[in-house]
Amino acid sequence: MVALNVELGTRSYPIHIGRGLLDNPDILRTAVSGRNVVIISNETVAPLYLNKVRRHLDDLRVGDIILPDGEQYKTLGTLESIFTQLLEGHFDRNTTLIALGGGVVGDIAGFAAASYQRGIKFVQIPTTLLAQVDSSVGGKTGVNHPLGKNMIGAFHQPLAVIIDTETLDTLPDRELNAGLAEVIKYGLLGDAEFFDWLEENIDTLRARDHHSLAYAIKRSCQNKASIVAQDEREQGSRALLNLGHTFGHAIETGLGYGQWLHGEAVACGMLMAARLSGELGWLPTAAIDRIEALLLKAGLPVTPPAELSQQRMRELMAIDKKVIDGQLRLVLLRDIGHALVTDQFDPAALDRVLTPSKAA
Ligand SMILES: NC(=O)c1ccc[n+]([C@@H]2O[C@H](COP(=O)([O-])OP(=O)(O)OC[C@H]3O[C@@H](n4cnc5c(N)ncnc54)[C@H](O)[C@@H]3O)[C@@H](O)[C@H]2O)c1
Ligand SMILES: O=C(O)C(=O)C[C@@H](O)[C@H](O)[C@H](O)COP(=O)(O)O
Ligand SMILES: [Zn+2]
Repeated sequence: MVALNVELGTRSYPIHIGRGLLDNPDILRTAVSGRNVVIISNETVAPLYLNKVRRHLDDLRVGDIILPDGEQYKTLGTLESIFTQLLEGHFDRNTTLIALGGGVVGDIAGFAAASYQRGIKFVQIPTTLLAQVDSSVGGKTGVNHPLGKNMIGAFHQPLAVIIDTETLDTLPDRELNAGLAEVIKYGLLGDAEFFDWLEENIDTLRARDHHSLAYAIKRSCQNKASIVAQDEREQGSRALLNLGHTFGHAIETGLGYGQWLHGEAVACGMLMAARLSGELGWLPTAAIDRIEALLLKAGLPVTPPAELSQQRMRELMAIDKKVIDGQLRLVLLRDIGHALVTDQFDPAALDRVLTPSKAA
């Protein structure tokens, strides 16, 4: 077992990583505070893992809230249904929420914890690769709006993150690949050595070798924890974690939530960011080719959807949390392992990258 720490002063918390951690009662019991617990999960994950978590809490009052499955349910409507169930159950401010599932459950449950009775405690038990390497760490919580991804939310850190890598055994291949997109992101944005390792080990990861997966999860969490510790509320360097996301979120919103998985859209978005960096003369063609090859080997899409025109993509990208005073800012690449946030790009170069036929 590995334990990392997200260093945020009084809001610091551990990330536990190991195979079979859901069989260990102590980790969860140490994380939970108070006598009231509500586990939030969804209709796919609950039948697999709810009882594994619940059995360690049988001396507490434990409720559960089971959400419908899918990105299209990451909405204010779902949040309201959570509040209704918490109020009907008379769950008070001393209740701890447990998010048991992928990033969708984690983001909604985290936002419920951030806002229910002005804020209660919560624990993340992520069960997808994407949630284990990214969404469960760092305290970004929220829901989508029809006009934009994650537009309503709050920063609210969990008490602990408990990553049982055994839960990945039941994860569909497409979801595993989507998680690999965010893993590759860490290599690209600031860890060139990890990118090299991923090029060597991508087949092993897709074959679900336990040691390789555990290493990739640990290294990703180390990268994320370090960035979050420096800039918890994205006033500066945390925006690097958004590599590929301005493009990716536009794809997700434009096609309708759930059509492309978040990780798929981010993969395509990262290559678009790399191509724009190449258009600007910042990134050599050889590096762009390496990025494209790794994403393809990870089973991820690299061509933007033909249904989204250049103009539509621009409209969608204009609604982004990194926009300042109407000016679009993007995360671009100087090299593999060296990203930066900038508004200094030629709009014509962006248009070329956004034109589906030219981008392919
Ligand atoms: N807060 C953040 O920092 C952050 C970071 C990255 C992504 N996100 C958000 O995370 C979401 C994507 O998360 P995701 O990729 O985990 O998708 P997801 O939560 O939709 O889960 C993917 C699918 O896998 C199923 N599933 C989950 N665990 C399983 C398991 N162990 N076995 C079998 N099936 C399982 C889910 O029910 C779902 O159908 C997006 O909404 C994205 O915006 C947030
Ligand atoms: O933790 C962060 O910071 C990230 O940007 C991680 C991203 O992978 C994640 O998708 C996040 O939800 C995007 O944030 P947003 O602020 O662009 O909605
Ligand atoms: Zn993401």
